[in-house]
Amino acid sequence: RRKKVLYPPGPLPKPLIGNALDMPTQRPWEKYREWCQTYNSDIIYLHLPTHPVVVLGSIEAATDLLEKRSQIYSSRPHVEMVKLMTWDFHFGSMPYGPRWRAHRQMFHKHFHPTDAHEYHGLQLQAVRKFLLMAMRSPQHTRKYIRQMVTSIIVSVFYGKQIKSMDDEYVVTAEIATEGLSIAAIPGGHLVEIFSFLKYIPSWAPGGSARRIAEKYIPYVKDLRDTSFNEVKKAYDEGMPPPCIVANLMEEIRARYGGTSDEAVQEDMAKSIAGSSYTAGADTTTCAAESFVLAMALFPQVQRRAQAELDRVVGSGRLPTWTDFDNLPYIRATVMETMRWMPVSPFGVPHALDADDNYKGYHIPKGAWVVPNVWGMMHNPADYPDPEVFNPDRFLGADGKVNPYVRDPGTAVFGFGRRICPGRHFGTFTLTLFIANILHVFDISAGIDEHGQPVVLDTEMVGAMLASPREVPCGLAPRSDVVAKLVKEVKYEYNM
Ligand code: HEM
Repeated sequence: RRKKVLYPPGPLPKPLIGNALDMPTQRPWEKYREWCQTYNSDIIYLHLPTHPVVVLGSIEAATDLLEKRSQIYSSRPHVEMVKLMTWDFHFGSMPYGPRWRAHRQMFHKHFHPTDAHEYHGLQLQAVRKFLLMAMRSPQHTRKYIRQMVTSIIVSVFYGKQIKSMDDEYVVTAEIATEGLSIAAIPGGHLVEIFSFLKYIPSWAPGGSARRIAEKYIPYVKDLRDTSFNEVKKAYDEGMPPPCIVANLMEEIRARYGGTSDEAVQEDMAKSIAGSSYTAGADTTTCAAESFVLAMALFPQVQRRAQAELDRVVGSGRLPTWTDFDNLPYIRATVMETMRWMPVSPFGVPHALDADDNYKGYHIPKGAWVVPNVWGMMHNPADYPDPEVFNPDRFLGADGKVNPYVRDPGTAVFGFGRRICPGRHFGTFTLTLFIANILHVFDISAGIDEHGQPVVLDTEMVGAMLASPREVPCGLAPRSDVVAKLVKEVKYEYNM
């Protein structure tokens, strides 16, 4: 007799369509938490016509599966539209296996935390430039945050200086990224169910998948190729700007020059650099935006952080990374930012490579595994009053960061072999930004570019990446002395 398979609990599936209609489209992370409560389980199962989905509702479940069993939980769902759009070069979307591993190793080698100090100067310059622009036109704070983060990523990878968000590279990258988010809408395209639709030409009825893809393909290609080829050319002429792509070229020429592997390695280098914009710029931007929102909503936190900065840095200079060790409240504020509004509220789905069994439940091969990071970060057992932005929760009685309180970094950057390889870099950018903006400005809701008062709430918009609906823009210099410091900064990198 066949044993009955027991799946994890979850809403009752309907014939044929399973749980397709149960899938939440608004704030899915709240629904995921509700299901965990309703079924009293930290693992929830949903039947979809294309694939099962498993939602993990606790850090323990995520650690047990995505970390301890990472040999089978480290793949990515196959999304046909991502492939059709040629976005499958992005190693964040590659299935687990040798191709992904080779990309990840190359990325890691050139982006290792111990090498990251090479780029601290660029990060600092971009943050300082932000201060100056925000002082001149605070109503554009949101745009300037994005510009600051983007210019860091682009200068670190390609040695390129971007002057505004109208820069050609940025426009291309934004359109290509828009394509990726459209491609990745779960259940958004029939081609995911009827894969033969990918063969229907864009001009024919039923060819909408190709039509959408073809609109974005030139931008995706441009994002991956153009800047890379510019650095390669400069490298061959002996004048490359200092950047990751130049370092990659150096290594490839030294190790593989003239061999049959050279082209393969170059192609890989192109892909990892091309992955950096979507993976690094949007994420860090969202985190910086939610920090600014938190400051306007919790002014008492602002005052505490500023008191620490006044004591440690003083009004004679601007903060830099050498101050970090002496700024525990600022570091706790960075942690609280990541927890309060996690940038990827339900992580980036992993895919399961083999049938598995957990707590007596069967989890079939091919399931998409979704960690409800927001639910974990808003669990009152770990973080009492989770809706309150309170950096003190991370500090001990001695005022130092308390190692016994769970560091949000253990969840918000993902899990296991897929954990974010840019997490140290992203945290560093964020810490520099937070220390500098609080040293110079008092932050309040402000008046927008149309002269209207900004109305704030804690609504998060987006899905895989979420950011605040409104970002405050009331940035007022705290004193003439700090305002003068900002104006006097010398921009050695000519950004
Ligand atoms: C606040 C900033 C950031 C956050 C919150 C963040 C978050 C994440 C998350 C949740 C994942 C998925 C992990 C998983 O699948 O379990 C990820 C993957 C990734 N991140 Fe980040 N990230 C940030 C900054 C960066 C930066 C600055 C870079 C580099 C430029 C970067 C590069 C990547 C890459 C390449 C992947 C794909 C890794 C893979 O699939 O193997 N991230 N990130």
